[in-house]
Amino acid sequence: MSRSTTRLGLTGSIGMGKSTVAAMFRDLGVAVMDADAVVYDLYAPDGAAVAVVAEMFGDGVLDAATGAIDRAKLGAIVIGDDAKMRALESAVHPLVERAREAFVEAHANDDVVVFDIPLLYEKEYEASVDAVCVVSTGDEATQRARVLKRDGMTEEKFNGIAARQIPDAEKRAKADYVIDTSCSLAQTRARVEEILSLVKS
Ligand SMILES: CC(C)(COP(=O)(O)OP(=O)(O)OC[C@H]1O[C@@H](n2cnc3c(N)ncnc32)[C@H](O)[C@@H]1O)[C@@H](O)C(=O)NCCC(=O)NCCS
Ligand SMILES: Nc1ncnc2c1ncn2[C@@H]1O[C@H](COP(=O)(O)OP(=O)(O)OP(=O)(O)O)[C@@H](O)[C@H]1O
Repeated sequence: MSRSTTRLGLTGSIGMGKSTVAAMFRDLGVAVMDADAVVYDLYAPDGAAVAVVAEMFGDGVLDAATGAIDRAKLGAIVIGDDAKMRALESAVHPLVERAREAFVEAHANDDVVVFDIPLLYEKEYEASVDAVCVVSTGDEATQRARVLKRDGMTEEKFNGIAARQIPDAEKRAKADYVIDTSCSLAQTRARVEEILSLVKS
């Protein structure tokens, strides 16, 4: 990677509009690495994490038909059990790191690359990026309303996920750039363009 490539981290609590903003960056020609998508690939049939995760937690975490990791079964074991989650992370995070290095090399001549990392602050990834953008509606009511519109989402599920995330106000206070998503999509896009020109200058 050339020294001038800026690594921008993109994060935000559930339903704040992070995926929408990531799509805006892509639309503007910026390469975006999606940490969740990397993990999906690692867990796919023949994915690089399948063998090690099955060894750690047993073949019960596999989808019998495809041989992929069954996220619901794995989640049932690790979510809420800190020691098991840490064990899982110790297997998965080095593989994510490897994918990140490959991504960085593939975009060595770009001015800016974006790392979309939902748990950037929770997992202390600040040091791996040059600046952090936090996507936020600024209020919980808008966030809650947007999340509850999703299929399969319940008030209880939302509360459980929100309780495990660092509060939005804290993320905004730490951010280098806050991207407001309580406004129109056009205004949010204008802010994304502004941030890009700021980091390029
Ligand atoms: C536990 C897994 C299988 C659950 O997958 P599933 O598709 O069912 O749900 P999802 O990914 O949306 O996560 C559900 C909830 O768990 C939380 N969660 C996920 N990973 C972690 C983690 N490493 N530490 C704490 N909470 C986590 C999420 O914030 C979310 O609230 C999956 O999240 C996983 O493998 N996590 C470990 C890998 C990881 O750290 N991924 C983050 C990107 S590097
Ligand atoms: N100004 C705006 N900026 C971004 N999203 C907006 C805006 N106005 C309305 N929305 C809507 O809010 C929703 C945000 O959902 P999105 O999937 O982007 O959130 P997310 O933060 O990625 O959620 P998760 O982290 O759970 O995946 C979308 O339906 C989007 O169209």
